[in-house]
Amino acid sequence: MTPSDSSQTDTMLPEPGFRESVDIMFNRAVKLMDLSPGLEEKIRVCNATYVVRFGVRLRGGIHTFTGYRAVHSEHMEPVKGGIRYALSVHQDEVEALAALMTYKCALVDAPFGGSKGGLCIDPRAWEEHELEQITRRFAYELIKRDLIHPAQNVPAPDMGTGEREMAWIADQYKRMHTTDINGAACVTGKPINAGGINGRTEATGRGVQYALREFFRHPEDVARARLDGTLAGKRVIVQGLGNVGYHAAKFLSEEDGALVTGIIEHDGSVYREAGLDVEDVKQWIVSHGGLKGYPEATYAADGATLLEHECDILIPAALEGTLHRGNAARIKAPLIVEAANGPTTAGADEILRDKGVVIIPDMYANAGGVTVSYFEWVKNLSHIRFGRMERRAEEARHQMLVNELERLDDMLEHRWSMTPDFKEKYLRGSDELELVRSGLDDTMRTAYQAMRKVWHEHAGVQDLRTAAYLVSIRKVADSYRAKGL
Ligand SMILES: NC(=O)c1ccc[n+]([C@@H]2O[C@H](COP(=O)([O-])OP(=O)(O)OC[C@H]3O[C@@H](n4cnc5c(N)ncnc54)[C@H](O)[C@@H]3O)[C@@H](O)[C@H]2O)c1
Repeated sequence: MTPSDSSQTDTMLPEPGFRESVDIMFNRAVKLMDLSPGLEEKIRVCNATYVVRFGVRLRGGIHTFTGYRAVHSEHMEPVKGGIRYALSVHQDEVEALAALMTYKCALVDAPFGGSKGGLCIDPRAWEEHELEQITRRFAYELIKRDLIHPAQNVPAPDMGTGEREMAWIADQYKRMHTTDINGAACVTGKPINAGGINGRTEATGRGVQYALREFFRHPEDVARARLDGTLAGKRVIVQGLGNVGYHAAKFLSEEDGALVTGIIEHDGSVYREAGLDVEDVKQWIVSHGGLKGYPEATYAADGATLLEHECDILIPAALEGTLHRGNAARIKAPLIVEAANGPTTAGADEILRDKGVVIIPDMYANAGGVTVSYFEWVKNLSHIRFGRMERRAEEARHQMLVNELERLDDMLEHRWSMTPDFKEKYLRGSDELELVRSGLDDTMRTAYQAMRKVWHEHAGVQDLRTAAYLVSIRKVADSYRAKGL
């Protein structure tokens, strides 16, 4: 069967939904493990989903909004996961995203269970002061049920939200728990002046860059994607120039010499064979509301077609279900990096794997966000600076630094803070950003290596996604076995 034949057949098959896709991928991995059916079921299911409908008095009338907070697994607490603002938010979506959070946190050893929230709203349709009212009301509903709480459930930004919304949520928590000294840790992704950490805003995009750098450190893996050499000169197409896509594209082009040849946004796409200036495109979007009219490249109103264009690396960084049975056979990129959550349906995943496309899966590729959120949460709870502001530590303060480092290492459960690189930087008096980057880089390297070991060594594992599921499900299962259900 030729690729076009198979695409015709595949488009006739029903496309699994997001939640179903995650379950299919989970099932594929557990088949290769020896979990008891009971434990397998316990890990797969979503523990609980809270649905709230609340009214806000706006523009002379009462507007009712629907919000969700899904808790997928509490094998570790707090549970962690972003809050999304989009009209497409629904229960199936938040539950799928919460499940991915469980596996993602386990994969990168962030000691959290998985959760996710969403509000069914078009954030662009409301003024800032209205959004603040809506966000505070939604937060109030979740806080009063401990669905936002430093020890139980800690949200972060996702599509349609950012540090502004996180600051409102943190402030709302403070107003409702005035004596909780750990209140700032109830949410991550806050602005620096509200208890945030340097490097969180760009962390997910930075993580995508570090993931790709680590991939290209393994020529054997690069060859599996029918590529060679380094990131320099590789042609990249990015879908979504929001928080994640913008930072990933910017860092890869400015720091690794990759050529961002195509950018897809909600209103179309732009393409330039010689490479686009990511910052310039971003500024155009900010001032014009979209890509249309961007003068330095070829514009097309139908953005999705560019997904199928020739390139070396395709980075979907917008929505779920972008790569589906209808277009998978026509995708030309040999390497896909899932910066978004769930951009590949289970149907497309199979077609792409059969074509020999290498996919760096979402639960690993976009784990930079939750990794740095973990640093922020630890910083808030420890009440010490994460790193030092002065460049050089004085001799007399050396012992204090050693003590601080040991305390930090305890807080981080001896994960990476005692790695030689981190230790050296800490004692030297590195600033917070340097430490965050070092910890993130170390995390992305370690998780990739765990994943690739299973990919290469486990008979029956054909792809990085199944390997990632195997690594994380094992950890969640061990945790349930050790602690009880
Ligand atoms: N923000 C984080 O820290 C984080 C962490 C992990 C994963 N993610 C995932 O990354 C993805 C993007 O999140 P984000 O925070 O960058 O969101 P964002 O809201 O900042 O950006 C999303 C971008 O996608 C664009 N977009 C919307 N519809 C589109 C379409 N049909 N085609 C092309 N572009 C479209 C939007 O205009 C926007 O620029 C989501 O899947 C999210 O779950 C985000």
